[in-house]
Amino acid sequence: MLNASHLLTNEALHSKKRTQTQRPKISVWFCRFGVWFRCLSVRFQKLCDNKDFVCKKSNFLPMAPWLAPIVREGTFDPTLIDAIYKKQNITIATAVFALGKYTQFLKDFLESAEQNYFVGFRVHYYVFTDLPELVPAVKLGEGRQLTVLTVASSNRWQEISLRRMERLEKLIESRLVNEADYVFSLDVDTKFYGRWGAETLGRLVGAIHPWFYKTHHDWFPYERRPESQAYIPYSEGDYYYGGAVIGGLPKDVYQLAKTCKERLDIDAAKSIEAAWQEESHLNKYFLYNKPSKLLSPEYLWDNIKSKPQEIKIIRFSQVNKNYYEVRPNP
Ligand SMILES: CC(=O)N[C@H]1[C@@H](OP(=O)(O)OP(=O)(O)OC[C@H]2O[C@@H](n3ccc(=O)[nH]c3=O)[C@H](O)[C@@H]2O)O[C@H](CO)[C@H](O)[C@@H]1O
Ligand SMILES: [Mn+2]
Repeated sequence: MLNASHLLTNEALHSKKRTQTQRPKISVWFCRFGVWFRCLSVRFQKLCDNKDFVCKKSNFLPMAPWLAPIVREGTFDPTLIDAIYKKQNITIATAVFALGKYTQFLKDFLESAEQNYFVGFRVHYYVFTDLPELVPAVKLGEGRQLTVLTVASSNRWQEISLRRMERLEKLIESRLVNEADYVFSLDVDTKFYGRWGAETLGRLVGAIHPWFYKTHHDWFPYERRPESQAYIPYSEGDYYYGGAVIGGLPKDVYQLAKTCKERLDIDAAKSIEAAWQEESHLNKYFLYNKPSKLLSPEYLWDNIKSKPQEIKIIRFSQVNKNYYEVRPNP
C-alpha cells in the first residue's frame, strides 16, 4: 500500500531523474562558455578597434607612426651608442627647477643623476631656485658642473611649473646656444634608478607619460576648451607626453619653449589656464611638431605605479610626495 511518504519519495526520485536527464553534459557547458567568451572578446576587440577607450598595442611598437624611434630596453646598444657620442665631446645642459619646498628633492635628484645620467659625459646642471642656500653640495663627477640661478618664486604651484617654459627659453637664448650641444629640462621631484644615456639624444625629444601609454587619445587629458591655445579636439592626438621631460637640440627646445610661453601668455590674458598648465601646451606643440625621438615610460615612471611586465626597467621616476606638504597651494 502506498502511503504519503512513498508518494513523496517517488516524486522526489522522479524530479531527481528529470533534472539529471535535463542537465547538459559538462562538454556542452564548455561549449556554451566558449561561445559566450568569444562573443565577449569580439565585442571587446570591436570596442578597442572603435578606439573608444583603450587600444594601444602601437605604443609598444619600436617606432611612432612618423618613424621616430621609441626608446626602450632592447632597442639600442648602450656601449656602442655612448661610444659614438663620446667621440663628439658633447655637453648636455640639464635644467631643473626647485622652488620653495621642492628644494628637498634636489639631493636625491642630483645624487642619483651622478650615478645614472649620462655617466662619463659632460653634464652642466642649471638649478633654478628661490632658495640658493638650500641647494645641497653634491659631489659631481669629472666634467660635470652645476650652476645655481636664483629666481623669484610664486604662490601657485601651477605658475611655478608653467613658468619653466619662459625660463628655459631665456636660458637657451642667453647661454645654452653657446654652452651646450643638447638640453634637457626635467622635473625635480624625481630620481634616477637606471641608465639614462646617449640613446635619449635627438633633435626634439619627449617622454610618453606613464599613466597614459595604453590609453586611446580621445581619453588623454588634453586641453579640450577651444578658447585655450592648448586646445586639441577629440579625434586628434598620437601620444600623451609628460611635462617632466623635454629634450633636444638647444635651437629646437628653444622654439618649443618660446612657442609654449607665447601661448601661455595668450591664455593668461584671457584668464584661461590649460588643464595641465605647460604640459597641455607641450602636448599641443608635439602634436603639430612631432618629436624626432620618443622616450618610453621607462624614462618617466611614477613610483606610485607598480611595474608592469611590459616595462623592463624603470630608469627615471616621480617620487612619492605629499602634495599638501610640498606645494604652496592645493
Ligand atoms: C610626471 C609629469 O609629467 N609631471 C607633470 C605634471 O605634474 P607634477 O605633479 O609632476 O607637477 P610638480 O608638482 O612636480 O611640478 C612640476 C615641477 O615644477 C617645479 N615646482 C613645482 C612646484 C613647486 O612648489 N616648486 C617647484 O619647484 C618642480 O621642478 C616640479 O618638478 O604636470 C605639471 C603641470 O601641471 C608638470 O607638467 C609636470 O612636469
Ligand atoms: Mn613632478
